[in-house]
Amino acid sequence: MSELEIRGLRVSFDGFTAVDGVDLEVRAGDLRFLIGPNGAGKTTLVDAVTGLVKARGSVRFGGAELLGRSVHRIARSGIGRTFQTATVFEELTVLQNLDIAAGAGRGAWTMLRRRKAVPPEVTEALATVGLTDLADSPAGTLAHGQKQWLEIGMLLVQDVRLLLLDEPVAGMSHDEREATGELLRRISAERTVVVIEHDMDFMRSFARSVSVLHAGRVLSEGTVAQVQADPKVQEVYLGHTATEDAGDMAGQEA
Ligand SMILES: Nc1ncnc2c1ncn2[C@@H]1O[C@H](COP(=O)(O)OP(=O)(O)OP(=O)(O)O)[C@@H](O)[C@H]1O
Repeated sequence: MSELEIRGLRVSFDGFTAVDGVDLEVRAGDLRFLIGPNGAGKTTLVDAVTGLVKARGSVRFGGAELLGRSVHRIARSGIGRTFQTATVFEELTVLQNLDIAAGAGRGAWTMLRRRKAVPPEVTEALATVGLTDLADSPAGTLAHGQKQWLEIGMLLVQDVRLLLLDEPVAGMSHDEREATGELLRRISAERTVVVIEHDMDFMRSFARSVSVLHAGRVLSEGTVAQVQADPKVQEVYLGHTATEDAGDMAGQEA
């Protein structure tokens, strides 16, 4: 059974339909990339899954219907997301950020009691995202890529089963992108990862499966090779010759 099962998803804003009847299934342990031109509906789709916008249709996670649930209830059911801009507490240390995330959903009293020792899930997350040596550094002093990794770590300590990441490598250096790809591979050994991405090289290197969205619908789906070979996908990307995506999707050097 698919871990995430989306059926007939529709989101409209004042009469404009941003997500127009999307069916999408993601099996547990997948590393799925959601790609598509600007305005295709990728972020709105993730907003609908996480309860940030109202939607019609059905979104099932582990068999349970999410539509109609509050943002907090959806988060508690094991779904976490990141946004294009990292949202960490800059003045707190890396460790404190993770500690707070680990305590999310627990009472203040539990939080205070837990402070004395570093919880094992925090130690583990620090190691997974490669920030152990920077545990006591203020998050504000981290490099751009490291902040994104911290944010991913904050989802890991909450033990989310599904991570939805919005352009995690935007603005990263080549080395940071590679490190992030390896991180997502490691994470998806135990969890399910869905990545919204515009970076086609990154997608080609790390996607296990790809869904291409266009004008609020799923245009194509499959392996990287399958979607790259799909004439519908090439048409959509080559129709945007002014963007780097077009040449990228056609397999040319950017
Ligand atoms: N709150 C909103 N109110 C009105 N229109 C919106 C709203 N949010 C998104 N849209 C519109 O819905 C469409 C889909 O937007 P969305 O951000 O989901 O696309 P996207 O595929 O994530 O694009 P990008 O790759 O540029 O982030 C766009 O035309 C956008 O202008």
